[in-house]
Amino acid sequence: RRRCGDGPHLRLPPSPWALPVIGHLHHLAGALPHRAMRDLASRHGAALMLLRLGGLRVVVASSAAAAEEVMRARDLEFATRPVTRMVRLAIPAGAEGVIFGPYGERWRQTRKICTVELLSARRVQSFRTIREEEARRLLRSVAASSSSAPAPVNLSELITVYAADSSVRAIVGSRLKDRDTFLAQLERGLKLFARLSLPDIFPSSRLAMLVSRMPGRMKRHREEAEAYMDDLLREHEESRVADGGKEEDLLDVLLRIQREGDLQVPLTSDTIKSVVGDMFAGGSETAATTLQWIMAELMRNPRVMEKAQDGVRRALAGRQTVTEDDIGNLHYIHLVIKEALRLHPPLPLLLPRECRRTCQVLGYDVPVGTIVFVNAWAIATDPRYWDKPEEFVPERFEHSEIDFKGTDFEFLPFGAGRRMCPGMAFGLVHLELALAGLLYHFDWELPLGMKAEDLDMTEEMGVTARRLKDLRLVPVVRVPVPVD
Ligand code: HEM
Repeated sequence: RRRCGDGPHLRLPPSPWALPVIGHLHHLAGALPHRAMRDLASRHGAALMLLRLGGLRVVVASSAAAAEEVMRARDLEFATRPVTRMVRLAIPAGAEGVIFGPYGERWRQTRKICTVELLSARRVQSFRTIREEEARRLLRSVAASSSSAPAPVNLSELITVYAADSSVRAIVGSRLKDRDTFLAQLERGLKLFARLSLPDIFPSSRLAMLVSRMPGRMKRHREEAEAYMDDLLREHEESRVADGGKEEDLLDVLLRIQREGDLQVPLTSDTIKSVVGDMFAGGSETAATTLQWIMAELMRNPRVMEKAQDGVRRALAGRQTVTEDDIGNLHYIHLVIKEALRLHPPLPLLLPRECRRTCQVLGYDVPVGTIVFVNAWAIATDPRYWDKPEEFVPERFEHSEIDFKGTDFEFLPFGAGRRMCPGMAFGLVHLELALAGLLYHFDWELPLGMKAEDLDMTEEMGVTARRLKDLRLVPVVRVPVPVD
């Protein structure tokens, strides 16, 4: 065990052996970052570990106590996010939304608009019809694909479409002319943002900037996204005049707040465009990934599947379909979702924080500018906190107070503290509605010849830790899906 040298006066967290120039990057090669970091941390017994990834200094918190210090005791010191060189090319300083907003008055105001106006319980409720329509569309697609004889459907694909369409309709409305372009652009942006490129890893290297193709891609993405968003904002302003009484989508709300102008810091069109991107980035893939993991775990655990289906079918006996009125009664479904978020948090390292002031965590110094990851997945699967952590047992939450509201630091799928996910209610209701429908209307079988233990559970890291292989299952209709 060695310490990264930073002057004798600082007591830095322990650090594995490093190579010149690349630092600890080789320790992460070939494995998913949250898994490689967990293995490194447990090998070195380091609840707090310092890594050097090229020119970046990174600290990883891998115990509940370390997470609690970062996100509660020292939350203010870690309340900002790092902005890499490439992200900066796409989002100029001052144009950030909530996700990348530097901690300060403007971010606080934007975040408040999110929690009070965009993602509040009342607003989430206002999109109920959209969600129910999109959930029915998902169920109909499942039913249609096996209408003549039971056959495998690509459930991953259908779930992804459900989450994207439902989010896009809530964010920019149902009348989007060019929905496919919008989605394609958002998805391309997300992919670019999720990567750490050479110039990000070596932030002071001019050579890295010259040899990498990322800067060009980022700039092109920015120009295209900018032009598209400008049109979108203009269309929304025009349709407001033409269509006074319609239900507001999130972009309408942002434009109204901008017009009303009663704010400490003016809400600029640049910020609005970034927040629109944030809502999609935060909302779509997280829910889609989680729902796919849930279905995969249920297939591997027939006892849990049977209990979940039984619960839904009893609660809805005789009903045509599931609505959001029913969701509150589906106790076991809530436990299933919790357990899936424990084993498969879509953001296993949460989103990175950045240290704003040199401070101490677990007695170690963390210098200003350090990037901080909390390995929420490692903590949520750590045998020190969880009995049989690798097993999918929703009952573990039955008589337990542990919840994902950001106060139990062994279970943090939505993060904690000032930067905690503001879209929890929005995300959960999407999950619950679709899951209840999939379990109410269909029995599920594995493709011919496949056994539960053959189901490939390998992860890949995109924006989220999602399934490497699409989930293909055979639906057998139990309760026909109503046609509109
Ligand atoms: C299953 C669903 C979801 C999960 C598991 C999830 C998880 C997370 C996590 C782990 C963070 C980082 C928290 C931290 O740094 O402490 C985050 C941040 C965020 N999430 Fe979510 N999220 C979900 C759904 C949503 C939805 C539906 C939206 C919006 C429509 C959303 C919007 C955001 C935003 C804007 C942030 C950045 C907050 C900030 O930096 O202040 N999320 N989310």
